[in-house]
Amino acid sequence: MTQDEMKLAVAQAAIEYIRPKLNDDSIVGVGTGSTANFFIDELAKIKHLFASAVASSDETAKRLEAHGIEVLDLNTAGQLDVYIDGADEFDPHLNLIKGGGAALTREKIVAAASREFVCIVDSSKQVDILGGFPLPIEVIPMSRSYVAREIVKLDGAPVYREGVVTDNGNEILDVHDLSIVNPKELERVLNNVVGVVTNGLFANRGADVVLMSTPDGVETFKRS
Ligand SMILES: O=C[C@H](O)[C@H](O)[C@H](O)COP(=O)(O)O
Repeated sequence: MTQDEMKLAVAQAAIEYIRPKLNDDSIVGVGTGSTANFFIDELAKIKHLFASAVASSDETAKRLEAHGIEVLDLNTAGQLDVYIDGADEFDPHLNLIKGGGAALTREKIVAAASREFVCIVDSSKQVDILGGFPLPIEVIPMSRSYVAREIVKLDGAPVYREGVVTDNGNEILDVHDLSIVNPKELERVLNNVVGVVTNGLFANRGADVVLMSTPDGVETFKRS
């Protein structure tokens, strides 16, 4: 099974997971990335079952609209029932690293505004301890060097993601060499560094459910 076939399988599993929860008024929160793109294409097939969507990036909004799905601003939508998105890593407690596609800030906002966060991944994203994937941090451009120096004090090795500007007009530092044994605490500490807009740890609001595609089928993990 190729990785794309696994992404398609988990996207289809997510559709089956959310289908019973949908009604004519439902607004679906939709994430960003290659796995989320498979989900969007599958979601389009059931667009008669829900009202509209909220997107976590401009790219996702465009893809949803190309399928004829109405995209609402989150301020108009209010609280969402469900948010579906991929991740770069997940651990046994369903803490996540996200932001490989630089969409972490809007993703974290939509996740926070949703009752249930369903994370869709293939088995390459499963880890015991987060940090093998460099942790993305969105920063206000003028603060980039300052934030990088603060991260070095935390034993991280920040690398500027050159040429990338987020949907919010900011920049990304990718932090290597972190072994994240306490993701909730590190998420808070990083949020307190002046100039940090968002860090890619989704721990204080991690996933509620992870659907993980494997060559043998899709496994479900629920937050205990
Ligand atoms: O900023 C991007 C997002 O956090 C993505 O959800 C994450 O990088 C996973 O993307 P993919 O499904 O392409 O591996």
